[in-house]
Order: sequence, then C-alpha cells, then structure tokens
Amino acid sequence: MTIPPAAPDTFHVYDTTLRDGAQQEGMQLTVHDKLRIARYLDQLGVGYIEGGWPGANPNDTAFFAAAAEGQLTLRNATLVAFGATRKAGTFAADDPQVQALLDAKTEVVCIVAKSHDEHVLRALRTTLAENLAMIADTVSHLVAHGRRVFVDAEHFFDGYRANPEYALEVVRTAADAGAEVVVLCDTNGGMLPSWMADVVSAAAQIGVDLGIHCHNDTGCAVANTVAAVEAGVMHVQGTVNEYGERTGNANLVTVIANLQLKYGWPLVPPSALAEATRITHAIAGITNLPLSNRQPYVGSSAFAHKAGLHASAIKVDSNLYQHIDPMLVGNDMRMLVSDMAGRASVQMKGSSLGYDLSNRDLAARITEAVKARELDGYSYESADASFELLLRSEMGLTDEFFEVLAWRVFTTHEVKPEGDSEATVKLRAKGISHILVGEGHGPLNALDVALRGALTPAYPQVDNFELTDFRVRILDQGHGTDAIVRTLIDLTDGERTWTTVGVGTNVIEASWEALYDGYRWGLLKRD
Ligand SMILES: CC(=O)SCCNC(=O)CCNC(=O)[C@H](O)C(C)(C)COP(=O)(O)OP(=O)(O)OC[C@H]1O[C@@H](n2cnc3c(N)ncnc32)[C@H](O)[C@@H]1OP(=O)(O)O
Ligand SMILES: CC(=O)C(=O)O
Repeated sequence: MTIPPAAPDTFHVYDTTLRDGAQQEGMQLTVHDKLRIARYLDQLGVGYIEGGWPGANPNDTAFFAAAAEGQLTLRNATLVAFGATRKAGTFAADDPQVQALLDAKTEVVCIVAKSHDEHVLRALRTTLAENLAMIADTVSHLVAHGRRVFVDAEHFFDGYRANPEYALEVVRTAADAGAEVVVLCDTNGGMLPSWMADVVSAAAQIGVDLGIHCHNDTGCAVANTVAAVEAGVMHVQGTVNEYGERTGNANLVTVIANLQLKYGWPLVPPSALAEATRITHAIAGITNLPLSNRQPYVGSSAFAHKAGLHASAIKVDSNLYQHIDPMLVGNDMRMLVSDMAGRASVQMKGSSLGYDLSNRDLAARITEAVKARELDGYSYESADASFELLLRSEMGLTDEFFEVLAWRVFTTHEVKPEGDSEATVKLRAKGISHILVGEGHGPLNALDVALRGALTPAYPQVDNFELTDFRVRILDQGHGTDAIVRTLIDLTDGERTWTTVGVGTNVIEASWEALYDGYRWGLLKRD
C-alpha cells in the first residue's frame, strides 16, 4: 500500500459547515448557534471556518458583525466570508454583494465562480469572456482591499468534461488575478474516485495551489476528496456530520481522520482529533439533526461489536477487529449482547459491567438465556440494564428490593387535569406492604406514578427516577392489534441513564415489565 508523501506545511483544512452545511434541508441556524458551532470547529483544529454569506441574509450578516465585534475568538482557525463574483456587466467596486464581503472584515474571502461554460451561458446568461472578467475583477478588487482570496470553481468537473479548455482558463484567470487557492468543486456530486486524478492532474499543470470540494451524490464524497489529495490538492473542504445540500458534503472529520491516521499527516493536533466524537455530537445537538450511529470514526456504532466471533477475537486483542484505536477519535469500543453473541461477547460485556464471567459454563448459560429471550422478542443490544438483571439472576444474585403483589390500570375517555388513566400498584418492600393509586396521562404514566408512590416509603431515592423515553415496536408484523410488542424504556436519576426492555402481546404488560426492570436496576445502583 502506498502512503503519499507528507502533507505540505501549507495544507489547508477548510470547514464549510456554517455555509454549505447550512444549505441542508431542515437546518436552520441562529447567530448564537453559528457562534457556538464555530467555537467547536476551532476546538477541532480546522484551519478555516467558512461562516456564511454576508449580505445574503440578515442572519449571516449579523454573524460576521458579531465575530468582528469580538464575540468569536478563534485560537486555531481563520474565519472566511463566502460570496460570489460580481454581477455580469458591472464593476466589482460597485457591487453591493462584493462590498458586503469586505464589510464582513475577515482576513480571507472565498468566492464562487462559474467554470462550466453551459452555466455561464444559460444560468448567468452572459458570455464566456464576461465570466472571466467577473472573476478577475472580483478577485483583484478583494486582493486590492487586503483580502486573501480563495475561489470555488463551481461545477468544475462537469465543466471540464464539457469544455476542458474553458474550465482550465477559469482556474488560470482566478490565480492570475491573485487567488491564493482555486478550489475544484464537484457541485453536483456526480464524480467517482477513479475520475478525480485525471482532472485534478490536468488542473495542476497550471501550477496554482488547488483545493477540493465534493458532494456525496454518488456516496463517494470522502473517497473523491482523498483521491484529489493524492492527485495533489493542498486544500480540502467539507462539513461536520456531512451536512449539506441533497446528500451532503464530504465529511470533514472522516477526511481528517483518514489523512491523519492512515497517512500519518499531522493536520490537526492529536489531542483535538481525540475530541472529534464529543465535538461532532455537540454540534449535532446544536443543529438538532441526529448524528448517524454509523458515521465513520465518531458514530456510536463505529466501534460496536455484535458478532460472537468478532468478540472472541477482540477478547484476545481489540485490534483484531478494529481498524484504529477508538480513543484516537474520542470514541469507545462497545460490546453488544444479542442472539448473535457468543460466550466471549457475554464475558466482555459482563466484565465492562463489573462481573467476572470467566467461568465458561456460567458464560455459556447466560449466552443461552440471552438467545432464548431474544427468540421470544427481547432485545438486549441497547437494554443494558435488563441484561445486567438477567445476568445477575443467572449468577444466582437475588435483588429482593420489592415484590409486586398486584397491579392494574385502566383508561377512560374522561378528560381530567390529572390525566385519563388510573393505576393501582400493591407491593411489599422491606417487609411492609404498600398500595398506591396513581393517575396519569396514559396508562404507562399512571403506572409509573403508582409504582413510584408505592416504593417511596421504603426507597425515597426513587423520587429522582424519571422516565425519559419510551419506544414500542410490533414484532410479528403479520398480526394486527394482537401482535407481540417490544417496549424499550429509558430512565434517568439525573446522573446516569439506563434502558430496559419488556415484551408481551399486551403493550401495557410489556411496558410494565420494562418499567419494573427499570426501577429494580435503578435501586440496585442507588442502594
Ligand atoms: C454551489 C453553491 O452552493 S454556491 C452557494 C449558494 N448559496 C446560496 O444560494 C444561498 C444564499 N443565496 C441567497 O441568499 C440568494 O440566492 C442571493 C442573495 C445570493 C441572491 O439572491 P437574488 O438576488 O434574489 O438572486 P437569485 O438567487 O434569484 O439569483 C442569483 C443571481 O446571481 C447570479 N449568479 C449565480 N452565480 C453567480 C456567480 N458565481 N457570480 C455572479 N453571479 C452569479 C445568477 O445569475 C442570478 O442573477 P440574476 O439576479 O441576474 O438573475
Ligand atoms: C461552491 C459550492 O458549494 C459548490 O460548488 O458545491
């Protein structure tokens, strides 16, 4: 395998989350959101943060004003204002959009320029010569006002295919006018990795510093970016969590991790890369767009192992089934227990929960119990708390916190402020029987209120328990309302969150089982 020579010292890592990423359907960022995301990007160690398009909307203008007023102190990154070349038939000096770029007061400005002849003729409705004049005039005007200028050559790859001479002329014109980097954009995202090298190499003949900006429409944005880097670009653009129009932009964290951990290129400080998981999840929290579990490097499943055979090898050496040490990107290995588990999976999961399951017979017994329960519909992959209770029961560890003697719940259509459901729970705890009636909005809420109330005299700590999520899934889809259902419940005590599972033909029974496990596990940990 070839490792390309070390990245030049001048290599740029350029983030466009706040501009191209924000063009994603469903993303709406306030100025405050943008400032917070910019701070996280700075912590990640990127060299450039494209903050938006000043003048295009009041939000982006306000963001640059806030940054200029000192509300954004960047330790590593340089802030970039994004815009376009001047309008056809005018002068850059008279174009309000170009003036807004100067008013943003950033050291670097990035402008998008057309490089596909058909776009010039049909979208801009101007001549090929005027487009070149727009580029030269805008770049030289910004340079004359003390800005470092990058040019995004829009639709460069499709443009090169249609009219290579013109696409290359755009690159030459931008560089001659003073652009520091000309970024080749796969705007429609239609390229494949094997096509990148030829086009990038042809542009590199011009002798200017080149960048790459890829979209993910062929699912190849990261691969195309890496291929362009191998062909000689010295500037990579992308977004966190692959945010962006349509199918998104190249995932910048994946690109950084690939180049840094596979090629050994020192693009960001290792301590910053080790924060990548935290940072990408924090940004997902701000955008309110959930990060895919399966995102490379930083997803919660990126180092999760389900297959028994994998676990048996990982038990010997975790590197046998992992391409890197997850800690390098701040992630963690997770062992999943399911019907695909073997003894080793159960032993490692048990060990992570603090149990010694080195006895092969015991581990085999627990594995069989998991498989039998999963056949009945239980799922322990995420329900760690229910797994621990099952494990303890197989180990003969009895947790006699309380014994439920009876429970019932009913729902009416009567609308009352206390809710529409009423539950009664009768139990014995610490030798004393308690009975409590709880009212709530829906049967699960009523049961939760009643169970908590009945337990409180013996275990006041349950007052801190809170049900935070509840998921129901029909298991045998061929049936109608009498289908078997699985419920997963998340509870928290303010310090930790735990998940339990219940199964039944009756959604209330399945929910009760998960709730009952949830309280038992909570008491086990708080006692
Ligand atoms: C590939 C990319 O993703 S580039 C980034 C694209 N991002 C965005 O478009 C988001 C922000 N955009 C906006 O807020 C608005 O589109 C604005 C403010 C930029 C322009 O809005 P409007 O003035 O209403 O124009 P509208 O969006 O309809 O059309 C864009 C105009 O810019 C022209 N234009 C497009 N690209 C360029 C370019 N590279 N250089 C100069 N002019 C351009 C178009 O020909 C059109 O001109 P026209 O007004 O003479 O028809
Ligand atoms: C500039 C840009 O965002 C693109 O060409 O995709």
